[in-house]
Amino acid sequence: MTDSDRPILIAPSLLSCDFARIGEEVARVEAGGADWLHVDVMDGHFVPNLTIGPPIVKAIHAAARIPLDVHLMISEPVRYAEAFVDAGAHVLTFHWEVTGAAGTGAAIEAIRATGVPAVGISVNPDTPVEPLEPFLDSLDLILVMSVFPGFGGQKFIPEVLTKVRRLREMGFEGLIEMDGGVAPATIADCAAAGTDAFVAGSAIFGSEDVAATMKEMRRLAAEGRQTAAI
Ligand SMILES: O=C(CO)[C@H](O)[C@H](O)COP(=O)(O)O
Repeated sequence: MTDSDRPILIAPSLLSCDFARIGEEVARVEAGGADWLHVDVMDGHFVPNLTIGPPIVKAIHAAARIPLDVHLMISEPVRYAEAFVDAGAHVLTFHWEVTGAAGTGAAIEAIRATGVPAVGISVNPDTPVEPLEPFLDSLDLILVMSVFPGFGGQKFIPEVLTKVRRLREMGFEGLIEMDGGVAPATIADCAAAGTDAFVAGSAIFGSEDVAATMKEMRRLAAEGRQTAAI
């Protein structure tokens, strides 16, 4: 895939939405041009925060028209994968820090066996990407965390951009997603490094006009990618 063929996918993180009005929030970002809805699942064990489980994902899916990008920040991703796929996950991403070199192949296989359209793996900001090399051909997506997972509204860690470039050098052809502190001020650098999917919670839901913010982020991502190609 050449740079110009690569998608720019804007994925608002529902972690920052008004949970009391989640259906309206979904409709608001869909109408504003979102490509995916990013859903953060936290278990209070892998990360020090608790969020939502399959019943809420099912409710979001019923309200949504665009794909659900479900990020499992949980210690037992394989155990719960099928429940999240049945609830409507389109992309299901688990953490390398949970499975490691010994368990990642089996986890990918088990999650793929649920029939989910896309399987992803995520790496924390301080986790290198080189150990992912044996698994690159069996992954649809790699989510590079640009904050330590657990909470929205944190500051983007620019050092992770080298890992996006490294994954492309290693020949990864799938989607690369960035999550954490992605905003108009940081998205161009993410795109220039080789990112395709951009998760943003506070930057989108905290803005006055979600449609205008997503449009501007898409423009800045395209500009960043073009600048990098020159
Ligand atoms: O995975 C997450 C936190 O673990 C969130 O998706 C992420 O932090 C998005 O929030 P923000 O854009 O406000 O940083």
